[in-house]
Amino acid sequence: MRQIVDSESHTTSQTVLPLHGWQSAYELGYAAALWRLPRQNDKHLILNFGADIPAAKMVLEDLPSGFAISPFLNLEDDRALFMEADVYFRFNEKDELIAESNHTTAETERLKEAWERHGKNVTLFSQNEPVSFDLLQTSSHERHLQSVKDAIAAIEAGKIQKVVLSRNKQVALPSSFSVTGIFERLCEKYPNAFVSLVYLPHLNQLWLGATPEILVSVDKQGIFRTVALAGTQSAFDASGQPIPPKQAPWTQKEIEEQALVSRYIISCFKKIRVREYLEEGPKTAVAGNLMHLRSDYAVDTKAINFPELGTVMLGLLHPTSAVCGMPKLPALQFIQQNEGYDREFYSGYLGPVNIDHETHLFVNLRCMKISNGVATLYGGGGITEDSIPEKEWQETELKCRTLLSVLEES
Ligand SMILES: C=C(O[C@@H]1C=C(C(=O)O)C=C[C@H]1O)C(=O)O
Repeated sequence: MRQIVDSESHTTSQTVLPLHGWQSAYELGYAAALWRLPRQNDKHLILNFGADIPAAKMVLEDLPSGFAISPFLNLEDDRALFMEADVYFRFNEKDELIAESNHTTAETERLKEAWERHGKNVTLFSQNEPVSFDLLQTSSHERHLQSVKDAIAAIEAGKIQKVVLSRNKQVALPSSFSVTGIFERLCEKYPNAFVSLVYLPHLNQLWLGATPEILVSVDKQGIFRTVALAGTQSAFDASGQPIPPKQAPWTQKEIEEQALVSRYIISCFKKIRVREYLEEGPKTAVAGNLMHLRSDYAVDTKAINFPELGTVMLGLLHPTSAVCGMPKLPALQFIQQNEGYDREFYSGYLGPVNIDHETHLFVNLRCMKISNGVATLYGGGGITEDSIPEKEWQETELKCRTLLSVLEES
């Protein structure tokens, strides 16, 4: 197994900016992932020079350093696309290169040449004019309301307890649009989110997002973490003032909805007989323009001698009832019969694996797909028997706005 641990350290400032590196990889057609972890300043970039991105079994202990991205509907045999890190770069908050994997190949040489050319081209991601976006397509309001009503009927009939229904909308991107500029703005605007930009050349897709939801993380000390995140309301009151999180009013519906996600996580621990988990919450967590209820779970995998806990929990958790429903299979069936579109990587998971001995996988929410000059935005919400269809529609609008508002400000 090849693992990257800050292999070569730089102390001097370099002219190579992370976004230029990403742009160079994009132009050369290399798969790339750029990300920034929540509440951290460093940005990480990995590239893969292969012709295709293979689907790998997510056995975290056996994987080399890389970046995983899984669709909502897992690939066969619980696999995810896995971009092995052929090269890795890490940058500090001043965008100085502070670590780099140190093997040189023809591809890395080509990359660096392109990168240096970009270093002289500062206009690459400047964009000062406000941009407007033409709405190309949006899921029908009527259809969404009908699906929510059908979901409530299925819940009342006892077929499911909760189901998460989502929708998308597409906007045309102007030719001046700069994806790397948006990445920067997402980092500034959403410090608590996992911000990522992933290029999948074989699918001709870019995925850009700022998600608040950890699915599975295991740090250097062997601490496993996951969260139960659900229940949504605007982080601003009617006059546009931020609501203090401690005063956020939650209804029975949201409390119950989040409790279902918590119970599901605890049932997974029980299934594998892990009793030594710490639970904190639920507390109100701000995620950009929204607030959610969140409970945090942590397990010391070293103390309980369970190094593969991350792998086992990943297999059990995805897709959680925060993005799918309860019970899982009937909820999934309901989604497939009613949503009327393919979620692809939205509500799947993504993140770095075994980079500097840490793995951080997040649920792919508050994200968009960019393909052929069109951005597709996604938003979903948990339906319970107390749902009000029009409110559920508004919730999906608010979730799409997390990214749309940043596009519009650009
Ligand atoms: C499905 C989404 O979000 C999930 C659903 C939530 C809810 O139902 O309230 C809240 C947070 C996320 O777990 C989304 O952002 O699209």
